[in-house]
Amino acid sequence: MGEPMVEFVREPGPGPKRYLRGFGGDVSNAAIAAARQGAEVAFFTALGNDEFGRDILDLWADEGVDASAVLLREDASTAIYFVDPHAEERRFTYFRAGSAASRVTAADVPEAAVRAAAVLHLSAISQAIGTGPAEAGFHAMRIARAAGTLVSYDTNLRLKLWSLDTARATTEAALRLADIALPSLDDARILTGLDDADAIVDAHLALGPGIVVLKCGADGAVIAAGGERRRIPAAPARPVDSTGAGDAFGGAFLARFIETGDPFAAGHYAAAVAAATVSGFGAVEPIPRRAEVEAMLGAAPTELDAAAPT
Ligand SMILES: O=C(O)C(=O)C[C@H](O)[C@H](O)CO
Repeated sequence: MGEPMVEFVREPGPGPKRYLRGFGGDVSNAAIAAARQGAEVAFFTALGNDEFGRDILDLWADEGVDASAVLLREDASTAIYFVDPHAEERRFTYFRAGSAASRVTAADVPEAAVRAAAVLHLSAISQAIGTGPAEAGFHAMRIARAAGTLVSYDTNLRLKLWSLDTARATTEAALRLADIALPSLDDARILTGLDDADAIVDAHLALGPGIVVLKCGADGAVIAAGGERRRIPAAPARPVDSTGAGDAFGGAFLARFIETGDPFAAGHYAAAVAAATVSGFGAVEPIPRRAEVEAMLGAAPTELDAAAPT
């Protein structure tokens, strides 16, 4: 659950700024990444009943993401954002204040769908967009826990959406309800004030999640689960745009983890998905499908499952 958006990503090159139109929104990126690996995925949010909202519904229909619980509002719009991956520091410009998704409340949460799911996935961005969505997130997480649905939480930090203090407080409270934490190293350094990857993993484990997947970009990932900790190398990439790579890692990780029960093999698989995602422009377009990932890894899924720790 969270906010999908229509994306405008700046094309490379000098002269007037030109943008490629695509799709984004961290949890929608993750949902599509999971669906492209063969998982059964449903999404909950509210969209404006406008052209962008209908385009997002069409995207999900094409990707096999079930949108039957999505609310359509006449009184609010679907959000959009612009991103410049060529700037020294990647910049997002959002047009999302007051969006349909930001008006979701706890009363809107599709409780039966949450109870029926194997995993509920949401993020700090899902909660940063408004107080209603923040409460809706906590409500959904509590319902999930009571029903035995695993809670997965990406601590994606966007300081354009809220203050660091609020982000810290909400993220920490959410991690106390999570089974799987999916922080990125850059965000976690800001949120925790810690520098070292192992110390960051320890800090997340201390809050309660039994599985911590620390996404370290070009340095791969550190995964802690069941008393074990392994470093997962990054897969080879030709990076041009990192937008959505961490989300794609998360979605692919969840899909493979649900399927195999092995968090470390799921991490190796997700690293390949993230490498392909950074090698193309836009958050969604370059996310690879399962056959492409298996070809990249040069291994049948069963061999992949037995991948040795590194
Ligand atoms: O920044 C956000 O809120 C988004 O969800 C837009 C992008 O798709 C996302 O940041 C990529 O991780």
